[in-house]
Amino acid sequence: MTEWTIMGAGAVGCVLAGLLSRRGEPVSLLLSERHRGHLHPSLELITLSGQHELVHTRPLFAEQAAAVTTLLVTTKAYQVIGALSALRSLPAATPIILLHNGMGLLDEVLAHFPHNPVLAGVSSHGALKEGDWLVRHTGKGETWLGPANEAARACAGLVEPLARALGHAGWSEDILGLQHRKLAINAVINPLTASHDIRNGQLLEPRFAAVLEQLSEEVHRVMARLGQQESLARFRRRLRSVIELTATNYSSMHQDLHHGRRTEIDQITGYLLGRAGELPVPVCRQLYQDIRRRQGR
Ligand SMILES: NC(=O)C1=CN([C@@H]2O[C@H](COP(=O)(O)OP(=O)(O)OC[C@H]3O[C@@H](n4cnc5c(N)ncnc54)[C@H](OP(=O)(O)O)[C@@H]3O)[C@@H](O)[C@H]2O)C=CC1
Ligand SMILES: CC(C)(CO)C(=O)C(=O)O
Repeated sequence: MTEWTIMGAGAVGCVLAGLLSRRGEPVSLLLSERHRGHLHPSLELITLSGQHELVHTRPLFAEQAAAVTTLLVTTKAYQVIGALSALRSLPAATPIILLHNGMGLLDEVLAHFPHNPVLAGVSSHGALKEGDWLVRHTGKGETWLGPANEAARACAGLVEPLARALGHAGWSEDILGLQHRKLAINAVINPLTASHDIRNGQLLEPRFAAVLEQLSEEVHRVMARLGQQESLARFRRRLRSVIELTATNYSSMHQDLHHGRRTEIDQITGYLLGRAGELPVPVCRQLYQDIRRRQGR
């Protein structure tokens, strides 16, 4: 049985730690520098049914990377490279699973760890940090993993314990396609809700109909250029369904902007802009500039 080391003890990381741990999977948390010298308490998970459960995990720091057998990376996208670079003694056989939103980091990760199995993932679970070591699982979702290099093809078996713990996990040979599908949704909902200071569901109000139509068309165009075959009509139906299902939520970008934090705009809209080529994407560009100007450092 492998120990899951979760690097990124925030909302998603702690919820995953809780879900894995309550299924008997060994879990350690690879902590950021600010935790050094502090007592490591148990974390408290509030489950979907509202139960409070104490979760015991082993704390680790970067210099203990030699002990890591399976690494789940759940930092924000812009923290991934810095966090991984500190793991100088990570064994070459240790699979690295990247679960952040947004894209564009993979080449750098693969160059840093040319021998490790590197897996990319997408997850639609919802997680909220309610306090120090207190996290709430806010929504059950799907989790897909897939190979980002050849070595990762031998790691498909990791989805089994994940599926038992999370309720669903699957292996996809087209993980890049799944990441693109998720990124397309995030590239519409996140910057628009953050820029206009609204909940996801408010995007369906008539005042946003025109911008939603134009932005979804721009995003769809870039996705088609990247090989996505979904029609514009289907993409809009999928988008609408995510907006309806998450109507009362504030998007992650809204929350980051609201709290003066840095956002993942570079890895979401920035990724699209970098791949748009000559395609016209004026609304994407305008939102990108707006969020970049207003976000924290
Ligand atoms: N929240 C959600 O519902 C979902 C989020 N996601 C995606 O998952 C990713 C994580 O999101 P979320 O959990 O909300 O983010 P959080 O900011 O809550 O968590 C990120 C964690 O990473 C830690 N971290 C940063 N740098 C390092 C480092 N060098 N070493 C170790 N730990 C480090 C941070 O530590 P510190 O506290 O010290 O800063 C923080 O605890 C994002 O890409 C997000 O978009 C995906 C699906 C759902
Ligand atoms: C799907 C969506 C937009 C839900 O809020 C999300 O993934 C996010 O907020 O980052």
